Amino acid sequence: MTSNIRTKICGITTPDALQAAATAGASYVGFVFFEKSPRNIGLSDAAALAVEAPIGVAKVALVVNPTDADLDALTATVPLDVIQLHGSESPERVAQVKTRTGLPVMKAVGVADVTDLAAIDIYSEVADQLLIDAKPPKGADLPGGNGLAFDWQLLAGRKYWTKPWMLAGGLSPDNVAQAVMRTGAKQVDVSSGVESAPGVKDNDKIAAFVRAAKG
Ligand SMILES: O=C(O)c1ccccc1N[C@@H]1O[C@H](COP(=O)(O)O)[C@@H](O)[C@H]1O
Repeated sequence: MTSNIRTKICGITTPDALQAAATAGASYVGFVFFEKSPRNIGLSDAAALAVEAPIGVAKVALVVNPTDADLDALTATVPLDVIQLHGSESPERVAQVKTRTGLPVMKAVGVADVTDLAAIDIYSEVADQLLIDAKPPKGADLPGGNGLAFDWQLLAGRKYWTKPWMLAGGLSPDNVAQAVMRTGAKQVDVSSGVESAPGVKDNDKIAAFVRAAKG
């Protein structure tokens, strides 16, 4: 029997990987619009992929501290379902992005220790969903997608969530079932854990990840 855990495969750049995610049963696919990322994709390439995504697979645009012009170009070009903010956007900026794009916003909150958990309450006030990810190491080029996990015990005792949330950070086919059990997550997100090299998605790992998450 499978559970109803929802999965997001982030950093999709090819039709092949999109198909693999959809066939495996992923609920979301993510396109990364961040030049320093090995998963960065241009607007027109993302638009071409997004129109191929089956109904029922939500298309997420991952952006980092976007300007209004960035958001306007993105939403004018790519058919999207969710905006994922993965930078240092303030709660006020999250609200502005929601209004400007007219799309639900998922805000990433980086966690390294207990002091980072206060941001969950703050962003729950304005975001539609939260993405709880590992905080990047100091000086890292990428604010996410580093294949790093955080201490899942930090979330284990949390009983009340006022918004839907997704667990991310260092997840893989090998550890996702354990992560779900330890944190109670109902949604999980992965990028580097389903790759054969940075930015190169592996179809077998995508299938194994979705299977393991659904347990
Ligand atoms: O994936 C990226 O390249 C990326 C770049 C900039 C910000 C966030 C990024 N990825 C997000 O981080 C999580 C965790 O990644 P990983 O599984 O640990 O590699 C990923 O799911 C994306 O949402």
